[in-house]
Amino acid sequence: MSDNSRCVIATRESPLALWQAEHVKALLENRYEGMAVELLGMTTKGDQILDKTLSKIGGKGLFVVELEETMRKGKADIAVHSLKDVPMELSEGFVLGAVSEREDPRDAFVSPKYASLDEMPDGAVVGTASLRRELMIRSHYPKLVVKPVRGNVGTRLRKLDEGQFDALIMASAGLKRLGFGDRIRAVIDASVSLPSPGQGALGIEVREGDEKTLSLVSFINSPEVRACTAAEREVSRSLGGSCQVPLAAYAVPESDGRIWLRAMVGNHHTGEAVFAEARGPMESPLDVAAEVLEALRAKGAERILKEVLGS
Ligand SMILES: NCc1[nH]cc(CCC(=O)O)c1CC(=O)O
Repeated sequence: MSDNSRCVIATRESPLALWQAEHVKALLENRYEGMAVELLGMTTKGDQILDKTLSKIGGKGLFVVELEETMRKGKADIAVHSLKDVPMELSEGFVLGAVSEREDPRDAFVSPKYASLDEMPDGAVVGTASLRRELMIRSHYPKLVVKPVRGNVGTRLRKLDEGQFDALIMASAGLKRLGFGDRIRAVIDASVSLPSPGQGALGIEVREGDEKTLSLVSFINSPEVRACTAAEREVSRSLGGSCQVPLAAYAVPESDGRIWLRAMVGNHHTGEAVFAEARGPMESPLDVAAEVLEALRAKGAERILKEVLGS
């Protein structure tokens, strides 16, 4: 749009996506008095596929392509995404105009029956659609049973309450945003369940070269979160990041201006996992990622990837 008085946000129509778009709408309206911000809701391919786990469908950008097309046509100015769902390489002609402050990036344990993973008896059933979480359970709690669960946050909770699972592992961020924070029985420490690249942050996608919109949204950007998630996403990008491989990457800012990046790649069939970590200046997140990648590769990351993708 050519003026500062209007901004159209393209968004998926899941409750979480709408919450996130409304959140950015409110940020914009508070910042720019009199600005009219509209949401343009749309259904993506990822939303239509409900019968399979996402890891089996694969495909990059299942949740973003339609939103990009709408921006390309000029029908919307920005798209708001969970950064976790944004492909490591954006489509040609798009950039991340801002990366927001992070909600709690850790995974959460949700169960009507048990207070934590440690309390679950052998054979109890945990629902998750994420290979990363599946691997975490297999390696730390080998006697639990992992079953796939699909659907948006509310649907998953309903399936849990119906008794299809004894517990779910979900992102704390999504639960808190939707007002289900009270369903969290335990937050799982990053040393047990290392989060996914970008988990808990929002990414604001903008057309490359749309300077007006880029400057409009720049106040939403958190330089610290941007640096941390850039390092996390680089690990995933370099390893061919897709939902078909259990992969974690999580960086935190430290008091000395450096970031601490930890990453993991593994095989959810065998339970094998390799970890690496590095610290480095916030100004050069890609160098920190490069150090972690080198260490992961030295520990066999490429072989593990091949084994997972070949099986
Ligand atoms: N993959 C789906 C998805 N994408 C973003 C979130 C939650 C919010 C976030 O991590 O920012 C979720 C749900 C979940 O993993 O439980």
